[in-house]
Amino acid sequence: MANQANLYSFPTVDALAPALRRYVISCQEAGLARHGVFKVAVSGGSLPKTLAQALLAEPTSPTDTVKWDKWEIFFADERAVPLDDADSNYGLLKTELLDKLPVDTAPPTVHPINTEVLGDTQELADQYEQTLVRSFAGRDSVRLPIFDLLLLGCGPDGHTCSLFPGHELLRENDAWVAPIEDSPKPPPRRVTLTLPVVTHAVRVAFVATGGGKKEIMKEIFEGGKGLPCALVNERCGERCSWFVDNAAVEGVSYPRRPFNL
Ligand SMILES: O=C(O)[C@H](O)[C@@H](O)[C@H](O)[C@H](O)COP(=O)(O)O
Repeated sequence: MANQANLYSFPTVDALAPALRRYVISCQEAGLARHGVFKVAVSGGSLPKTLAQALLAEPTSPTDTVKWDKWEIFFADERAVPLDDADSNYGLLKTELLDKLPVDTAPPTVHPINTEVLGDTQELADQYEQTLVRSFAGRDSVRLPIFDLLLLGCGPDGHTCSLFPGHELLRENDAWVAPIEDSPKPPPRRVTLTLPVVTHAVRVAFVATGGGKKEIMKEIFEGGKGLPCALVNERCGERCSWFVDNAAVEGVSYPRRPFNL
């Protein structure tokens, strides 16, 4: 079990949410200690809803505080659509979470894609990469950006971000953000963080819930087979943590860790 991904399993999403909250807050505190801000990237899918359940809950102690004004939020992947489109990951995060912050909350800094260049996914990716370059102090000084935390989902085919099984994008070693025009999950035109950026983060957390995930979870944790989620596990080791409900890992033999943060 040394240097392997942590698998934390909970009976229900309601039981998972407080643990996810503790984990995110501990990553927040580590980020603040390191550089005074918390740089986090999030996926779309079901993640924003679970995240909202975790982060909008009432604090249970003085240290149980989400310091929203210190958060810099990026998108681990985004669809090439307007921000108010039903397919927008930004739009999803906004409706599920950002719009629900209490009115007196000092807001986080959020970095959406530049929708003026939606017609050109390469330009869209390049401009989003420049957003990272500005935030992470320049490409000349850092080989790869180091996010404090990536919060990711896992698709039923083992994809994460918009990195799909067998896709040539898995071999991208230079760009920080890459375009994709043929995403098997609609919509087809997207931008995504690349695998080196994902696996360079201080911490990576996956949230996967529901019985629909159990077949792919078996493949990821028992075989791997080069699936994007398995590649993240292999490259991140114990920096990677999975927050799942029991239904998602039914029949998966990989050992669960007790969650005791
Ligand atoms: O934009 C996207 O499509 C998402 O970022 C994608 O990577 C998502 O996280 C997974 O497909 C899991 O989705 P679910 O949580 O809905 O299964």
